[in-house]
Amino acid sequence: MPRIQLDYSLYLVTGREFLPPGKDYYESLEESLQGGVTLVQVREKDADTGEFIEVARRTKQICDKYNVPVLINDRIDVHLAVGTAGIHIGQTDCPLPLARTLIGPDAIIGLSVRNTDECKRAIEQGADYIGIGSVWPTGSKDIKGRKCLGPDGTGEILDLLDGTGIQAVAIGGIHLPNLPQLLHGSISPKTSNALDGVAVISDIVASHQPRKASEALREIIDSFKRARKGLEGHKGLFGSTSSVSGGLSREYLVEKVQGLMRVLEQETPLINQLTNKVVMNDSANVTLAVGASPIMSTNPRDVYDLSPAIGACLINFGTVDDKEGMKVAGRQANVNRKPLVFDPVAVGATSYRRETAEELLAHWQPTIIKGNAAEIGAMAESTEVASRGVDAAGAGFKDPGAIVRALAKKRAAIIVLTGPEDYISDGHTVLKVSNGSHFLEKITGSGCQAGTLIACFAAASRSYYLNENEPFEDDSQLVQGDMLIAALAGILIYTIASEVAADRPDVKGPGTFRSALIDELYNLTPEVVQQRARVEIL
Ligand SMILES: Cc1ncc(COP(=O)(O)OP(=O)(O)O)c(N)n1
Ligand SMILES: Cc1nc(C(=O)O)sc1CCOP(=O)(O)O
Repeated sequence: MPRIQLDYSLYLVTGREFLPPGKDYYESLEESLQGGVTLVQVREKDADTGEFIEVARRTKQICDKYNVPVLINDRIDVHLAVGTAGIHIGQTDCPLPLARTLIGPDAIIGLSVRNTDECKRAIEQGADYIGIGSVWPTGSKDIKGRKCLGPDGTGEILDLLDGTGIQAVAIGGIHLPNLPQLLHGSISPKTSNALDGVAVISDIVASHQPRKASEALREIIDSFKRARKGLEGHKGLFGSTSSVSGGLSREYLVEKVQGLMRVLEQETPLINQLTNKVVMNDSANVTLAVGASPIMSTNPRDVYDLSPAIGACLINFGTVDDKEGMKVAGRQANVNRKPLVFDPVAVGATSYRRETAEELLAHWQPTIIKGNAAEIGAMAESTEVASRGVDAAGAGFKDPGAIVRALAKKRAAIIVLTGPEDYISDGHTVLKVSNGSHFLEKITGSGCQAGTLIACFAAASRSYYLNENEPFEDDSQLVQGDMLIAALAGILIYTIASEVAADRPDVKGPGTFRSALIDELYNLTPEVVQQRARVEIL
């Protein structure tokens, strides 16, 4: 007989030591069940056996009222004594095959998994579900010396589970603000497998209002799951991008870009740009030139307050200032489901930059990552193109399309590789743009300005989607709107305007080109884009 199916959506792992002062454990538990917890694990690290059994027995009594199953952490004897649905064991606890013999065929066994090798063993040994962790740093368990997996490490493990029927939850450092990033960013790159739920201690247990905390987590998980259900059979990463993958043609793409140009002019979205000092003024000017409105706020409190009002956020860490502001801005962009463009300037040039990029990416999920060959090479951990500071490293890769496609899958983001030709991918489709003037290499910050324009068009694409659809009708993505088209629009508008500027008789060199570029961005019409766009679908 198959074992009972559990709902892993919101898995509460108990921890009496984390309760707020004065809060009763059983009261907190009951409130969290009312808020939508679907499964409970009793985890008692300091109780002796008698006390553990008593806590588990009363926990089960309360959970029974809500039809929520209970599992026991580590202790087979406590499970047997109380008659719970099963156990959760770690890598150094009772081996899984022995546990199965002891508890019988019907009980659930969950196993902690920290890497792909442990996952392969969990599959061989027949775990019912795995707990993947730690996703992020946590104060609830000593994980010293272990590398946190992040959403992408979680996704690599999820890949192995596809087709096995084994369920998966993630655990460790999961809180309301990073939950959307985790759910969306961990969709496995190869198979599109996704988490079945999340396990949390402190976000619920340490809350004064565990019911509200659980309700808020459940809402995000449920909407993610609803959207996944709607997408069953769809193997692409980005649901709405699939709208183009059918009859994809140059004409279709250009028409969409022209549409976004009109949206930008009509809506004037506010684009918050945490960017570097060298390019700040030019970035603000190109934003205005295409019809959006720039704001260059970096203070953590200010970016937090601004986030609901902006159309998109750009994080360009060129001079690596304002790291705290970047963390808050990116996370709030995720929370408010605003497009987030990441420009990891010279990321491969120093270990500090590499570590900072990883630290930021552990805090939020970018919608679009833009870089030159050296930067994209560093992000993809490719040694094919060595980083040489902020300047682009020539033509770059032998097969740029393969690099952007693979990195898009790995990071669950649109990737834009700039250079003599630009390549854009959502992990599925690869677009190549062959526009642009040689003068772009002669002015400072041309890559940064391209990033700014991508953010402007990402805001336009989101607005367009929300104007045309019920809010979150397609809830499969963290950000609504076609972000592949947005990235294409940013690149096309910038490179075509650069060609028009370079052709002007009054442009004599980089200085006059720089001013002319702003003018031509301002004057660019959809008709000129139609005439000049050199876009190929690879
Ligand atoms: C759902 C879930 N996942 C992982 C763990 C960690 O279990 P373990 O590795 O046994 O560590 P302890 O919880 O015993 O400290 C878990 N408990 N639940
Ligand atoms: C119990 C546990 N196991 C982990 C693992 O990585 O296996 S992390 C963890 C603690 C989870 O607590 P919080 O939700 O407060 O971060």
